[in-house]
Amino acid sequence: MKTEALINQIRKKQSFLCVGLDTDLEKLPSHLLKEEDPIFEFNKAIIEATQEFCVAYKPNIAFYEAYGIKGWKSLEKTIDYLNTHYPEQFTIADAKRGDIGNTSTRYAKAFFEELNFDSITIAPYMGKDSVEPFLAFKDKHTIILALTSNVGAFDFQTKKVDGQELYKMVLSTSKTYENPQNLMYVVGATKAEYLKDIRKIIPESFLLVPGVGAQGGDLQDVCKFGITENIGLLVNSSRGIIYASSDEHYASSAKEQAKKIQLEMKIELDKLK
Ligand SMILES: O=c1ccn([C@@H]2O[C@H](COP(=O)(O)O)[C@@H](O)[C@H]2O)c(=O)[nH]1
Repeated sequence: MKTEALINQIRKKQSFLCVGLDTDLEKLPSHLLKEEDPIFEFNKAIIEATQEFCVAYKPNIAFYEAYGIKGWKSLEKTIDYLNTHYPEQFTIADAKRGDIGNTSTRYAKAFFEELNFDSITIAPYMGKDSVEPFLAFKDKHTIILALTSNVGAFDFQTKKVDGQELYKMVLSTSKTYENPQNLMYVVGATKAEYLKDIRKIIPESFLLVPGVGAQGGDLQDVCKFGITENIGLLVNSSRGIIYASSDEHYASSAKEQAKKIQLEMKIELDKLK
C-alpha cells in the first residue's frame, strides 16, 4: 500500500487506530474453543466489529508462532481475510526481524510476498545490510524499532554513543539507507515526551505507536508532539480492544472500545484544521 492511500483512509475514517491482533487461546471466550480454528474465528469477529473505526491491523507474530503450524495457518487465514475483504486496511506483521542481508531477504519474501503484509517491524541492531533487503520492496513498509514502549528501552536505546542517544542515531542513520521512503518507525506511547526531539530528526515519517491502553500510554500526549500535517501516526491498542470483555459479547465490547478511541482521535484530527 502506498503511504498516500493510508493517509486518505485516515482522513476518510477520522481515525489513525491500529488494532493489535495479539490473539491468545487462553484469553478467548470459552465457546470459541469448540471451533476448528478458534484464533481465526476470534480474529474474524474482531475485524468485522472494529474495521469501521480503524485503518490498520497488527498481528504480533509471536501469538501465532506459539501454536506452531496451526498458529501459522491461523495467521495466514487472518491476513488473507483482511486482504480479501478489507484491502484498504494497512497490515503490519509485528515480527521484529532483521539478520544478515541474505537472510533478511528471505524474511522479507515471507512477509511481503508469501503472506502479503503491507509492512513488517524490524530490529535495527544489525545495521544497514540487515534493513535494506526489506526496503527494496516497492510499496511495502519497513518499521524500525526506534524507541520502544518497554522499560528495557532505557538499557540501550537512550544511552549516548559518540555523544548522541542511540535511538536518535538509529533515526538519522536509517535515513541514509537505500529507499528511505519505505521507512516507518516504532515509538512507544509511554515515551511520548521524546516525540518532540524525534520529530526534529524525522518530521514527516509515519510512526507506529504501541503502548496506549494496557501499557498506560496517553493518546493526547502522543498527538501533542507526534502528529503532523499528514498525521504521521498509527496508534496501536491490542489487549485494550480485543479483550475489552471475555464473554460472548467480546466483539461488541471491542467495537465500543475501538469507537471510543476513534472519537478521541477525531478530536485530535479536528485540531489540525
Ligand atoms: O515498543 C513496542 C513494540 C511493540 N509492541 C507490541 O505492540 C503490542 C502492544 O500491545 P498492548 O496489548 O496494546 O499493550 C504488542 O504486540 C507488543 O508486542 C509494544 O508494545 N511496544
